[in-house]
Amino acid sequence: MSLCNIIKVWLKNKQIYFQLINALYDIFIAGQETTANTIIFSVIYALNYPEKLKKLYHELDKVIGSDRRITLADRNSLPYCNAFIYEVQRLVNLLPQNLPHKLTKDVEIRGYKIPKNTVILPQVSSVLYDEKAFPNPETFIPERFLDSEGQPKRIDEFIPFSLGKRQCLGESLAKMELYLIIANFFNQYKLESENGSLPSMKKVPGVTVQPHPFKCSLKKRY
Ligand code: HEM
Repeated sequence: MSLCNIIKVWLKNKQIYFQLINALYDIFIAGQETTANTIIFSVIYALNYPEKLKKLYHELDKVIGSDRRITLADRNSLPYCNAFIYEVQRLVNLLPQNLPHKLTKDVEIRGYKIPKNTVILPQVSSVLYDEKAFPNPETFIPERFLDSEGQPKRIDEFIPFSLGKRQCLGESLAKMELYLIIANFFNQYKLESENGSLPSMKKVPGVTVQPHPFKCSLKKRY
């Protein structure tokens, strides 16, 4: 092989190497703060809505009833827990601006002409806080994701991971993490506010929203 060909192969591999580094960096950045902040907001909402927390404990006591590890096999038996997590995700509206996308062709929406190559920022927030789909959208109401029998109710407007070809790559992983961590955390610990002071539900703006620091007390339930 000539030196020229060796350099060509090396450059090609180097490009693949950089692509791999960038892909791993994307997954690390996109996958860390997103789930962590959602989990912290589940604690904040639970403390601010003690009657919803009580319902969550009630279901965990009825269905699990011990300190055993909750697994994916329990998921369908915990509809309130799932609804609780969905409502945390809806209300926290973690990526209020979504990510920028560039149009690959001219588009017309409701009479507005948007030319090819325009960078747009889809607004998932406008859907997650849509009053028609989610009445009283500023309030934490897990029951909106349950039917009259207490079974899961699908709401098409629930799109915290966005839609389309560029929707969240980590959706399945994130859903699994949120369920396993939140279900096990609340099953293991009794959560109480410290000295009766409730954590702020206000969000610190950023690419993903951040919680304000707070204190609370945790006691083992078993
Ligand atoms: C609660 C957790 C999460 C939420 C709410 C969330 C939400 C989102 C949203 C709204 C987008 C933008 C989609 C768009 O622009 O249309 C996105 C993109 C992305 N997410 Fe997530 N995400 C979460 C967790 C994760 C995890 C755990 C990973 C990976 C381990 C991940 C990887 C990505 C990647 C790579 C993209 C960019 C996809 C692309 O541009 O093609 N996310 N996510």
